[in-house]
Amino acid sequence: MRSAKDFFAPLAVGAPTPVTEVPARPSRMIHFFDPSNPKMAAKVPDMVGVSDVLLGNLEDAVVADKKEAAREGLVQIAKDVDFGEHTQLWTRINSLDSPWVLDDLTRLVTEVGDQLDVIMVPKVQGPEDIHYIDRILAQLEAKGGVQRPILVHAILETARGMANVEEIAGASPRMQGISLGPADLAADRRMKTTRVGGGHPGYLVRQDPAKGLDGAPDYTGERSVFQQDLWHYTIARMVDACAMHGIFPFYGPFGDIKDTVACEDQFRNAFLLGCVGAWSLHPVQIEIAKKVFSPTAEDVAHARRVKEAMPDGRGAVMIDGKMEDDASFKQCMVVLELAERLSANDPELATMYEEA
Ligand SMILES: CC(C)(COP(=O)(O)OP(=O)(O)OC[C@H]1O[C@@H](n2cnc3c(N)ncnc32)[C@H](O)[C@@H]1OP(=O)(O)O)[C@@H](O)C(=O)NCCC(=O)NCCSC(=O)C[C@](C)(O)C(=O)O
Ligand SMILES: [Mg+2]
Repeated sequence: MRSAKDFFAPLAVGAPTPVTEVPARPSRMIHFFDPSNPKMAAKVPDMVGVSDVLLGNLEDAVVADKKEAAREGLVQIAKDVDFGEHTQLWTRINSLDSPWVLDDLTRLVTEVGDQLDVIMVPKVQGPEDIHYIDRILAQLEAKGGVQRPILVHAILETARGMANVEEIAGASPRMQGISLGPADLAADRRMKTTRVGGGHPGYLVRQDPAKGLDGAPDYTGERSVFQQDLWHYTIARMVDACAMHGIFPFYGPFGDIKDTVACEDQFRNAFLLGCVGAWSLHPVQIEIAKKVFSPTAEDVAHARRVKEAMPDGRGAVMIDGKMEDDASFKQCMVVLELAERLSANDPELATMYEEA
């Protein structure tokens, strides 16, 4: 373990000083594109200002013989496209045990390090993986003359990573956030779902049987079933680990692109539990994430009323028959601060909240 006083010292001579607080930039959707796919790459400039984060994916979903083309495609995009103030450029590098990762890091950081906001690291197993990335990034930042530290985002997609999630979240001042990787995590845990995120009709709770005429349970009657959320425990634990270390939790991908309704439900569950965003795999999911991860006008209006009723956040008042106090004031401040941050980037939302 590093001494607390050294935690914020650069890990290589000439590397930029680590951040003491992770910038809370709007990141409602992390939109994935394959930089080796010319059709997708061509769409990137038009998605600036539409998606909060654009992520050039180099790992899974990019076939082995396209790994170099994806890396070089991303270098070109980072050089050619102006991402402006409101859209961040991220990448997902190949896994640390792959033959590509060293070149991914070396090429990207030394060539376009100042354009990259966050590097997403897949299949993180423990804090030792983050320590490795932390040091090599510092060395490469120094070599490439990068001016500000590149932040790191871990994907939670192994049972070991899950067991170490708190240590991963706190492993480096570069840690920006963590995403759920439901497909790899399901495989690693030997879960029996073949879906990429989302629920499963088999994971349910069934209503008790009604009583028959003789007072005994009637096992033949109709009984309602309630589908449960397979990911509840994982997301809740990830949220706690992130909140504890001042970094941001994200729901990951929802693979059923056509089921926009269930996608919205899964995103909203994650939002309500504390996540700040989700992945978008297809342009259609950008709007879903934007809708879900922006507080509603009603919530903002309510939060404002509570703030007006308790300007210093102390005491207890009744609003619409409900008790509000110091704690619910803090809940309202979470909503207001998020609304304010998002409004600064999004004039449409700003107007909606003003009129709320
Ligand atoms: C699902 C797919 C195959 C459907 O692709 P499609 O071409 O069949 O879809 P479409 O509806 O026909 O596409 C319409 C148009 O949109 C374009 N398009 C389509 N998608 C995108 C995109 N993302 N960005 C920009 N443009 C996109 C597409 O090229 C096409 O352009 P066109 O009108 O000019 O012909 C495609 O959307 C895709 O490849 N998406 C990204 C997949 C990906 O990145 N997967 C990896 C992340 S999930 C993961 O890794 C798991 C995890 C965390 O690791 C773990 O749980 O373990
Ligand atoms: Mg994965």
